[in-house]
This record gives sequence, C-alpha cells and structure tokens, in this order.
Amino acid sequence: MSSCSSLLLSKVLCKLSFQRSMGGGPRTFPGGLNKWQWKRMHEKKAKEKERRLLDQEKQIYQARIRSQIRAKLAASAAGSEAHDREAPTTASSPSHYNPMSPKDQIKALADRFMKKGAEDLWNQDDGELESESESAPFRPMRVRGVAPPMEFTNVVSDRRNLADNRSRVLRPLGGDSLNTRRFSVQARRRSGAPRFRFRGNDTSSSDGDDDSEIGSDGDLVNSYRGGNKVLRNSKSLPRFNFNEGDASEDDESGSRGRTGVKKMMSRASLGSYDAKKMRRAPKAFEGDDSNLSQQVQFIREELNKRKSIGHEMGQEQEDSLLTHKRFDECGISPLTIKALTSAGYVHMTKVQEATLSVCLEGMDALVKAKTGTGKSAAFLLPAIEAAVKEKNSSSNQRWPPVVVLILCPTRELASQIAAEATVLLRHHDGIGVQTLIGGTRFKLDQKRLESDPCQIIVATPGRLLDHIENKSGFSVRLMGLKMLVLDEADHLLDLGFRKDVEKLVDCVPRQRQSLLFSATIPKEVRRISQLILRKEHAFIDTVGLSGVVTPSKVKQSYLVQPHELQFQLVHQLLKEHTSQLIDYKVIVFCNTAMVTSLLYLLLREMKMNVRELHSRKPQLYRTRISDEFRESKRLILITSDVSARGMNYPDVTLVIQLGIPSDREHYIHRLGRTGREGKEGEGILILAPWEEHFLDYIKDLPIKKSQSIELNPNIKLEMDDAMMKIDNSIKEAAYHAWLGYYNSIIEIGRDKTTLVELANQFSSSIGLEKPPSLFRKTALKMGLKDIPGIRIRK
Ligand SMILES: Nc1ncnc2c1ncn2[C@@H]1O[C@H](COP(=O)(O)OP(=O)(O)OP(=O)(O)O)[C@@H](O)[C@H]1O
Repeated sequence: MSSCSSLLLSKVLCKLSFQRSMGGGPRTFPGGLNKWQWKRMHEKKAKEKERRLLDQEKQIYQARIRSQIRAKLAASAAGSEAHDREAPTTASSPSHYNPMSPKDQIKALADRFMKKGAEDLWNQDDGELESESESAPFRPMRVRGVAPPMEFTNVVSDRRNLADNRSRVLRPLGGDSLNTRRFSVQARRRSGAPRFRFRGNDTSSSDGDDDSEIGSDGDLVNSYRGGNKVLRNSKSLPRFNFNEGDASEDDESGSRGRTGVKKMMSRASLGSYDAKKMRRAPKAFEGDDSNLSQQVQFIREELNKRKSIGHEMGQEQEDSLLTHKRFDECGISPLTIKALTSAGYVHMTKVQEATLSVCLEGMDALVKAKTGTGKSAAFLLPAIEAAVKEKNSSSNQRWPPVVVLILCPTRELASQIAAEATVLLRHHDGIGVQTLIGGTRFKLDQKRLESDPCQIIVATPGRLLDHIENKSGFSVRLMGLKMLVLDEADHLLDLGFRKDVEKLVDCVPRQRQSLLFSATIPKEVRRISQLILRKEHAFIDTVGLSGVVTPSKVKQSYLVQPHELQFQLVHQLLKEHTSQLIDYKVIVFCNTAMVTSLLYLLLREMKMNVRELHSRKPQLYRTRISDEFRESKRLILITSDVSARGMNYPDVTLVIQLGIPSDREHYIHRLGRTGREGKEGEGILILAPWEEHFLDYIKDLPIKKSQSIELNPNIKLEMDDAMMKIDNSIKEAAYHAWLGYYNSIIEIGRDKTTLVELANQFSSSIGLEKPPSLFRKTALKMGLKDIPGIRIRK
C-alpha cells in the first residue's frame, strides 16, 4: 500500500514538474527535487553502485585465492595418492586433501565446462587439466584411452548445449552447437599469448583474446551478482596515465572530464567447481568408465567431422553479407518495409537475421557482429517498431515520451545513425528522430525538442546528461522510455564513458528493453554489461566459425619503421595506392588530434588530396568534412579515433594506422572502415620497432608482415622543405600530444628515459630545433620532471 501510494505521489510530482517546466514555472526535477538534490541523488547512487562493484570484486578475488589454495592442496594430495592408489581415503582425512576419483573428476569437469560460457572462464591458472593432468587424478582415464584434457573439455562444451540455461547464446553461423571455435580459442589461451598491456599490467589474463571469444551469460551473471563463485583474479588496474593535450581523444568522453586513468574490470573465471554444480552433471557421465570413453570417442569423431564441414561452410557464409531471409517475413510494419525497399534493403544481413526476431520479442540482447555488416539497421528496426507501438497506444500527448534512446560514443556516429533512422521512418507520420550531441548550441537543442517532439533520440552521453541535469522537462519525457540502445557498447562501457552511462541508466525506467551492439566485446565489458541488461538476455555472436573478427576480404599487413621516418612512409604508401587505383578512398588514422593536424598540413604541402577530421576542429567543420568524405572518391582523410568506430564511409579502399593503436579493439574498429558490406579492402599498420609487441595482441588476426619499402631520398628532402613551412606552434602541440600518448602506453611509458629520447627524435624529425618545453606541473604529472632531455618551461 505504502509503496503504491509513494509511486503514485512520485508520478504526480513528475507530471507536475513536467508541466511546470514546459510552462516556464519553477524548475524542479521528478519528485520535486531541485537541480542540486537531483544531482546529489545521482552521484550518491553512482557511488553506491561503485562500492557494490568493488565489494563484489573483492569477494571474487578472495574466492579465487581460496580456490588456488585448494587446488594446490589437492595437487599435493594427488602426489601422495600416487604412492597409495589402492588405499581408500580415510574418513578422518580432511576433505580437501582427498584426491577425486577419476569419475568424480570427470563429473566435476563436465559440470564446470558444460555451462554456457564456461570455456570463456577457463584460464591458465585452472591448471589441473593441463600441467597437473599428468598427476594422479587424471591418470586412470588416460590409461583407458580417453582423450587428453583439452579435447575432453571440448566434448563437454558440446554436451553443454543440452543443458538448460537462463540466457541464450545464439550463434547463427553454421549453428555451431559443437562449438569448434571455442576449441581453438582455448588452445590459444593455453599458448599463453600475452595480453595487450595498455590496460594495465594484468598478467593474470594472458590470453590476448578478448574479442574473439566471449562466453555466455548464466554463470557470468550469477557469479558477478552473487560474487560467491570462484572467479578469476580481479584487479583494478590503470589503463592510461596522464595524457597531455589530446592524446586519447574520443570526443564525447573527453568532454566530460575523462579521468585520464582507466581501469580494467576483473575477468570472471570459474576457477573451480562447487558442490551445488555437481548435481547438474549430465547423466551420461554417471555411467561406467568404459561407456564413457566410448561415448567420448564418438563425440570427438562427430566433432571433427562437423568442424571440417563447418569451416568450409563458415568461410563461404562469411564472404557473403546477405542472407536469404527477407525483411517482409519478420513482422515489421509495412511502412517500414516500404522504406527499406526503397533504400534497397530486401534481404537481411546475418546480424539482422540473427537479432531481429529476438529484439522484436522484447528481449534484451548483447550483440557482436563484424564491422560493416548492418548492425545499425539491426537495432533501428526494433527501435522503430517500439516507437510505432507506443504511438498507437498514446497518440494524443503533446510531448510524447522518448520511447527509444540510442547512445553513441561520437557526434558523427550519432548523426549518421539519426540519418539512417530518418530514412527508415520516411513513411511513418508522427514519429520523429533527433540528435543530442555536443558541439552544437544547447538552446537550439531545447528549441528543437519543444517544436518537434520526437520519440527516438540519438545522443552522445555528455550532451544527453546536460539535458537531463539542466532539465527542461526532458528527464520527465525519459520516464516513458521503452528501449535503450548502446551502439559501440564496449566503448560506452569503457571507463571514459562508464560513469556517464551509469548516470544515464539511472535516469531511465528499469522496465525497458536494452540492446547492446558492437564488433568487439571484451570480457570485462561482457561482465559490466550485466548492469544494464536483464538477467534473461540473449548473447548473439555472428562472427562465425573462424572466430576472426575482421572482415574476411580485407588484406592486412604491417610495416616496421622508426617514428621519424613514418610520415615519409605514409606519403610513399599513399602515392603508390593512389597511382594504382582510380577510385581510391583512404583513411589514415593517427593517435592524437595534433599529430593528425600536423600530418594533414604536411601532406597538403606535398600536394596530396587530403582532408582532416579530429576533435580539435569545430563541429560544423567536422560535419562538413565527414559528409564530403562520405560522398567522395579520390580523397584521403587524415583523422584521429573520432572516425574509428561506426562511421560508414562507403568504398574505402585503404586504411593506414600510424603508430600503435591504443588497444586491440581500436585496431579492429579502425580497420573496419574498409571492407564494409562484404567488399574488399586493405589495411596497413605502421609500427616503430619497439611497438612490435602489439602484434601479440592481434596474432589471431590474418595480418602479415609487408615487404619493406625503400624510401626515396628525394622525397625526404621535399618533405623536409614542406615541414619547414608549417607553423612551429602546430609542431610543438604535436610533440606534446605525442609525448602524452606514448607516456600513457605502459610498455614505453614506464621507461621514461627511452620515451623522452624517442620523443626528442620525433621532435627533430618534424623540424623543431630543440624539444618544446613542458610546464613543471605537466612534467610532474607525467612523471617526467627529472628525466634527462625534458625541458621545463620557466
Ligand atoms: N539488409 C541490408 N541490405 C543491404 N545493405 C545493408 C543492409 N543492412 C545494412 N546495409 C548496409 O551495410 C552498410 C554497413 O552497415 P552499418 O553501418 O550498419 O554497419 P555496422 O555493422 O554498424 O558497422 P560498424 O561496426 O562499423 O559500426 C551500410 O552501408 C548499410 O547501408
């Protein structure tokens, strides 16, 4: 009764504050709170959430330690059992000293790995199966001809599909119930590829394979929320140190006080099994050992057969973008079908086929699909359907509620999504879409919202929060929200954005559908996504059997060249490419806005057809260049990571990445600007000799070393001349940004002396007589104050 009345009261207050704000009365937030109370309330909520999270992390960590101790004790007990295998364990011996019988061991393993996503939780420290498998508990099974542990795991993960699970993992390509891809991932994990270290010194997760294999939910949700399972090592580690200038420059996150220090979430892992799970062991494993080994043999053979068929089919399927399924078969409204048809969309792409029915059912989903495969339409179609449904049920409101909220990390991407939504909405009268993005006038947004109320909002987190906090009745309109979409979800849940996104999630109703899309979903993001998704959500992965997340028709290569020669190398590569292709269209990614600007000016001086796009440019300019590049051919775009994700520039023929990307995901998304819609493309990564370690993090991708290119000495002279013409202030800013970016990279950032040496070489290569000085405070923050070669501004 009391909760009912308080709900009623808060609804009335909401309505009142909405009416007041629309009518220009005193400004209040829902519940009659003023701006500061409202803000404090959300800050408090965010703090509480953070504390809860930390508690859970702590529990997970402690559980992990406990499990390690247990594993060690069990291993030593197993050693002693080898001497005395026949002797039954005495009742008096403590239970954790008891080695398991082979059957129990299998049951335990089966239980542990049969759960969806459990192989995702496999880690090297789970060692009994590999290194300690030679010891007692497993030996009897080996004698009976049972496969070595790794294959066994695979067999079990097949059986796992029979088990009931709360959430669904859908792998439409080839219906990979036997999950051959996971097999290779586990093998890779065992090979111990080091994890890319930008995110911190997380040596515990040495798989380097965040993207290509994500586990499914049930356990993960459980273990995350309950914190009572044995999970993988959990640490919160810095990802970025201080960045001077614009180093890491995803515009919207930067604009709202990006912390400069990024942390990694811990990764979940079932380090051991627990008694409860024993009950869920499949019946087949309870039979006698000889039956079991026959069965295992049979399943393995079956697996191998399916694997080879799957690979062939998988490759074929991967090369084509569209499926046979038509849009008019899936129950979306005829007006949308009409718009789709006139836009040339008749058949669905794989991700659309895999997700549409699930999303239209109203289920939450986390979706992973390759770049350029039509994810935008995959979430826009259910979004439009939600708006249509809502419009039919509440048509007379003057200010209709916002039914769908789509969050994007960059302004350009938000505009692109809104443009696509407008195309799909062209035949729907009374349903509108608007963008709320930074870099435009706030008042203008407000006017647009009042004059043209719409049901679908595409926004960047920073500007959206401004609207909620500055209010104008907007937060009240969000109370009717039915669907929340996070495009580039992994990036939005990364620390640069996470706080803002959490605040936003607190401002929308809990009863909603949430859809998270990205081409890359690292495990820590998979975990944190549970905060947004309902427990009963689908995880849909259309990457395919190969497990390669990059487009199959993109030729990937890398070149190694010292920093000071890299500009010349870029110039030479561009010259070659543009002379070979008539309709070239190239994107060159630089790591910072100021280096982007410098390279742009240099290439312009060298008479190349270039444009620049980065966060230091005014929004109008950015929009103009983005539109121009979308429409054009024979153009080169020099850009920073503002263009790395989601931007759909058709027919890009080459992507060059200059310098080490800030992580594996950045590499994949940047590369994904070419080879879209199943087309061909090329990607070249240019690394300095010390940056080659990055290749460890992408070694599962089909990237090859390119033949070295001999640089033309005459061009060098020409470039030096061109460089002389560029203003020193640009070069100094580029030096600062360069130093800031590389200082944030752990490998080099730790060795400050080498870093400063490299920076000073870069400085002289761009024509600066001596390295520009730093403010004392900045040098201090960067840990560079007393490093030889650093000049401090007086
Ligand atoms: N069903 C379809 N039929 C034909 N073309 C389609 C279809 N769906 C999407 N496309 C086209 O595919 C291209 C890529 O789509 P989109 O930008 O949505 O990819 P994405 O998966 O979101 O990529 P990214 O991961 O880079 O964000 C667009 O040009 C879009 O028009």
